[in-house]
Amino acid sequence: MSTAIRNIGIIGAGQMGCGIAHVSSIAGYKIQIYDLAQDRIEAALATINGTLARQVGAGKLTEEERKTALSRISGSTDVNDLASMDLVVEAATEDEAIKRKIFATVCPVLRPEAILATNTSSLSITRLASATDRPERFMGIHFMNPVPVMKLVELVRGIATEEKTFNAAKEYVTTLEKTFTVAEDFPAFIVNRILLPMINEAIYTLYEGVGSVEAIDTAMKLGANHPMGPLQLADFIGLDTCLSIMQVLHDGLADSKYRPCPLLVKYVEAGWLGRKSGRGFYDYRGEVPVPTR
Ligand SMILES: CC(=O)CC(=O)SCCNC(=O)CCNC(=O)[C@H](O)C(C)(C)COP(=O)(O)OP(=O)(O)OC[C@H]1O[C@@H](n2cnc3c(N)ncnc32)[C@H](O)[C@@H]1OP(=O)(O)O
Ligand SMILES: NC(=O)C1=CN([C@@H]2O[C@H](COP(=O)(O)OP(=O)(O)OC[C@H]3O[C@@H](n4cnc5c(N)ncnc54)[C@H](OP(=O)(O)O)[C@@H]3O)[C@@H](O)[C@H]2O)C=CC1
Repeated sequence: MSTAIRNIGIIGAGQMGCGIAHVSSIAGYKIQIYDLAQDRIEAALATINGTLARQVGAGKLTEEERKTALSRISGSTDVNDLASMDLVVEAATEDEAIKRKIFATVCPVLRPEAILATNTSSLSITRLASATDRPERFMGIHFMNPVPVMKLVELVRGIATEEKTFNAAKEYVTTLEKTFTVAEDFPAFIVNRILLPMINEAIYTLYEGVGSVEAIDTAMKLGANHPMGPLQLADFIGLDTCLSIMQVLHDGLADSKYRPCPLLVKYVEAGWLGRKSGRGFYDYRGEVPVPTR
């Protein structure tokens, strides 16, 4: 465990919030999850328990460790429950307006010395910091999905981030047995600056009829040794998140090469967000995912 951090608040009980809570509780931290709806909190606790149980089944954790990790995690819809946290990681929807609103609500509750971090995939850390009361104790701690499996965390300083904050974040991710890379505060940082244009190009490849969903994913899995095809990965990340990242790249770098594919825009407009909504480039409502084009 870290020297400066014991209690960790997590805002947003979605797939990333669950993953961050999971790995942090195994490392010994006490976790308080906050989301708007109680059913989200309950679903998150069930998801985390399921993933912990899978690790017990795989011999990676003992039953005792599963129980202890789960007992360290609480959740509520009351923002005041974040009052005693040492670190709060914001992992809510990738939308700047939502994140700004969250910071306005959460900052007055936090201890003055608490560190506030964001798991944003793409947004400017400096701009988000300016919506808080603590730019010097604010930074990006960007986990990869699925958090229990992926080794990397990107650390991103805003212009005002203090060295003490950055060192506490480094120590925290090291205690999770993750490797960190440092990225400068440019749109989408390193991983998504490279990965998302590839995914967007795969969607253009589908849109222009170069190949079917299955052909594109098979081509990249077997032809480039990617663990998932790009359309399968887009569904896994969430198509709303993919679109937001492309919009941040397009707006932030002002280059037409980042134009979000119109088919991606349409899918998000239809509410087809990938695995989390039951339909994206694949339909997940049956026993096995079925390609939709
Ligand atoms: C958008 C952003 O801002 C940044 C991002 O995160 S971009 C996305 C980055 N992530 C990727 O690119 C993921 C690419 N995909 C992969 O690496 C792999 O397909 C995968 C690790 C997800 C699954 O691997 P797989 O070999 O196909 O499946 P599987 O054998 O079922 O799983 C391998 C391990 O991962 C675990 N796992 C799989 N999915 C999981 C999940 N959602 N949560 C937790 N653990 C999971 C499994 O339990 C298994 O663990 P053990 O080895 O301990 O048994
Ligand atoms: N998906 C990925 O692969 C990765 C995502 N990220 C980043 O992590 C963050 C979360 O992504 P992800 O977990 O995939 O998204 P999800 O859609 O799975 O989860 C987001 C959660 O935030 C909740 N939420 C929305 N508004 C608020 C609010 N005002 N207060 C509290 N909670 C709120 C949502 O509730 P509801 O659904 O009810 O609106 C939902 O439970 C984003 O910034 C994303 O870019 C980073 C790395 C990888």
